[in-house]
Parts: sequence; C-alpha cells; structure tokens
Amino acid sequence: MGHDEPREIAVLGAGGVGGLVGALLVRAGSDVTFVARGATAEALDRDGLHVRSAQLGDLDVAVRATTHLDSPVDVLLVAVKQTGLADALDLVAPEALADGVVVPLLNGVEHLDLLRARYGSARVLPAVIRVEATRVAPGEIVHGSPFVEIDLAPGDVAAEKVEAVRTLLAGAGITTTVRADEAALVWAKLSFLAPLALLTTRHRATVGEVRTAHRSELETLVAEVAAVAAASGAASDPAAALALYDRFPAGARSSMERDAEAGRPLEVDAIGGAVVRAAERHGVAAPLTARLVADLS
Ligand SMILES: NC(=O)C1=CN([C@@H]2O[C@H](COP(=O)(O)OP(=O)(O)OC[C@H]3O[C@@H](n4cnc5c(N)ncnc54)[C@H](OP(=O)(O)O)[C@@H]3O)[C@@H](O)[C@H]2O)C=CC1
Ligand SMILES: CC(C)(CO)C(=O)C(=O)O
Repeated sequence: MGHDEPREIAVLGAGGVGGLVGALLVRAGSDVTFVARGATAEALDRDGLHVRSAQLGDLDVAVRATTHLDSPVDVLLVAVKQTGLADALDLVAPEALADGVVVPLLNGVEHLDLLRARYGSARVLPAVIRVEATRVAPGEIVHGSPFVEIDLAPGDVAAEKVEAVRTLLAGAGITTTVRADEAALVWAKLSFLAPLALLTTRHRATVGEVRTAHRSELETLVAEVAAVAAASGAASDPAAALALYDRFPAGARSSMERDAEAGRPLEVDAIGGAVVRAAERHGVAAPLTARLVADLS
C-alpha cells in the first residue's frame, strides 16, 4: 500500500468509535466496509450511518456491511470492545486481510499481543484514539467531544504504510500524529483513561463530577498509574494527564460508565486490570487502582 493509492478500508465494530471514524472516511471518499454481527450489519446496509456531531456537523452516509471480511483491504480498523475482541476477530481471517494493516483503536495495552499473534507484527500498527463517541442505536452515533484525535506508533510496520495510514486518517479530518515510541503511546492514553474510567464508573459520575467532587481520588490514581507507566518504560507526566481532563465538556461520560449504566460487560480488566498486572510485574504500589478494579470486577 503506497500512500497515494486508492484505499479499501474495513472497520470491525460499528459502535461509537468505529461508526464515527468509518463515517468520516466515507465522507472523505474512501471505500469502507463495516464488518459487523448480523443485526447491526443489516441495519447499516438498510439505513446507513448517521452521526450527530457539534464539532464536525451531521453526517448521513450510505455504507456497506458484511458479517465476514471476504476480500483484501488496505487497512482494517479494529473498534470493538476488548470484551468482544476474541470473538470479533473470527470475522477477519488472517488470509482475508492479505497485506492490510490492522489499526486497533481499543483502549488498553494488552490487545496488541493478541493482534500480533493472529496477524503478524508487521501488520499491526499501534494506535490510540481520543474522542467521546456513543452508539445510541445501530448506525446512530453521537459525537460529544470537540475533537477526534488518533496517535500512531510504527511498531514493526513499514514506514510507508504508517505514512499511508496517517494520510488517510488526516484526510478524513482526524487530527493524526505519529509518535516514535509505542510504550509511551499506549501508556499515555492509559494513564489518562484508567483513572477516569474507574472513577466515573465507580461513582456513576460524569467527567466534570470526577474532576471536581472526586479530585483527590483522581490525583491519587493519576500518580499511581503514572508510576506504573514509568516502570513500564513510558515517561509519564501526571500533570499532563490531569490537564487533559479539562478538555472534555463537564457532562462527558466514559465509555466504561456508559456500559455500566446499560448493563453491558465492562472493560475493567483491559483498562484497570492491565495496570494492576503491570504494577505487580514491576513491584510498584497501586493500591487505589487495585481496590477500584476489585470493586468493579
Ligand atoms: N466510545 C468512546 O468514546 C471511546 C472508546 N474507546 C475505545 O474504543 C473501543 C470501542 O469502543 P466503543 O466504540 O465505545 O464500543 P461500542 O460498544 O460502541 O461498539 C462496539 C461495537 O463492537 C461490536 N462487537 C462486539 N462484539 C462483536 C463481535 N463478536 N463481532 C463483531 N462485532 C462485535 C458491537 O457490535 P453490535 O452492534 O453487534 O453490538 C458494536 O458495534 C473500546 O476499546 C473503547 O474503550 C476509546 C476512546 C473513546
Ligand atoms: C474518556 C474517553 C472518552 C477519552 O477518549 C475514552 O477513551 C473512553 O471513554 O473510553
């Protein structure tokens, strides 16, 4: 895949993140196929995809959906929750992916090993997304944050493929940055997210309530996760993580808290459990993180 070639894109997971990013790619002229389970695939084929966004304007696009990827693509965006990842990957056989690059947008750090074992590390491009996007019904997405940002780190992916993905996402209106260091990339997101996801879910609170009413717990968690990140080889900046919370509207909610509200499985293990396991591996104390993970598990 050179960065000036036409792009065939597949999106696995047509939820908040996959629906928003996929719709932006369609708007930019990419050929996008959603890989989804039966009911969602039918709804997308029949009714298209509708995004409501104060930042980007509303988007109503016709889309194609399939229940299995059956022809090669240049890029596969993975946007399922970690709790559904293993089952969802059955819909994309390594042979079907051919030479395509896998770009995972999940939160957490441990999914990269699973994807590399299945598709090979030269095809897995580490990424994180900062956005608030909610799937309110199949094909109906509400984008709440005043930004959509994706950071990439090359990992073992060839430089021209990394650049092709960066150009593709930037061309769709997504602020896209390539970072040098994979550990720094994933831990920067986790250092910000884990405290927020655990506290919003534990207290059933908004981002605004957590950064005010639960500020001291938030600061303790940020310090714990920053110490684990540092021990994991990622330079950490607790003040930068704290400052990031202020960029969200006060009423913003985390995807974990929305899942708790809806009675869906939680990504506690991928987001909090991963921090606790890394803390144990490196002999770093993270007592509040461990308590919240235990409370929510
Ligand atoms: N939402 C957000 O604002 C943010 C989310 N993230 C991360 O992005 C990832 C995706 O989150 P989000 O978009 O909120 O998730 P959603 O719950 O909105 O969507 C997940 C999608 O995955 C699909 N899915 C689940 N299991 C399977 C399966 N076995 N086979 C095929 N499809 C499946 C669901 O399908 P179905 O339609 O059939 O239910 C659904 O469409 C998570 O790791 C999350 O932490 C990161 C940043 C922000
Ligand atoms: C907190 C937020 C919205 C930031 O991107 C997020 O990643 C999530 O809720 O999963």
